[in-house]
Amino acid sequence: MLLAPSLLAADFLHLQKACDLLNNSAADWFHLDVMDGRFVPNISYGLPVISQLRKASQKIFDVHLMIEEPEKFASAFRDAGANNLTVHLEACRHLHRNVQQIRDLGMTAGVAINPHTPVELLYDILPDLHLVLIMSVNPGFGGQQFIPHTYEKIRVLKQRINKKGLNTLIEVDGGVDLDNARQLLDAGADVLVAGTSVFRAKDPAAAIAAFKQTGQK
Ligand SMILES: O=C(CO)[C@@H](O)[C@H](O)COP(=O)(O)O
Repeated sequence: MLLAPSLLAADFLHLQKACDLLNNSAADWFHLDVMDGRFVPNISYGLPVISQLRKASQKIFDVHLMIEEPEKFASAFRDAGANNLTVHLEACRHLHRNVQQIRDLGMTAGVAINPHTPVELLYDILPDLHLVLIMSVNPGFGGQQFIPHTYEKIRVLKQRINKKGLNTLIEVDGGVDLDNARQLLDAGADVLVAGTSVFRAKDPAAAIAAFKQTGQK
């Protein structure tokens, strides 16, 4: 199991501290949420913040674009330090072209789907993807409640991935915590994104360790 803490829940006044926490922990990836105020009703942070964070960590930067027309910014996010770039199916008119662009730029590609989007819409593009990000809340905000229908979506997608002999990762994002982590992994999740449950925990380092321990059981 891979753990990707979401910096959206970190203290933005002390991002260096958040980087140190993740660098000195068993967290696998940095999950970086970019919002444009159009695709989602919120604006987070963008390129300048990510390129500064890049100087503070060697870990994988898993950038989740919640933006319209992501093709306009793919190369800029690569230059800012993204290793994996995930775009939303709902934001892409030419999803295959967008995924190819990301791969041609030397990054791995992910596609995210909102809670109302069926996983079946991804079947044709699965072989091109490093990961599928299943949103378990409606995108735009941290701290929301996990949507239980997600378990079934993970199970169905995992079955398809296995049937086709692919190694596409399933990432789950939104309301993930230590209470649902085991069930998500049992359903077939490979990567857990956790914002509030890590950065707003009393002891974030202990929360990361507990997630990783859950992954080993
Ligand atoms: O993409 C998003 C929200 O749109 C997520 O990455 C959240 O940042 C996860 O936060 P928590 O639900 O874990 O607080």
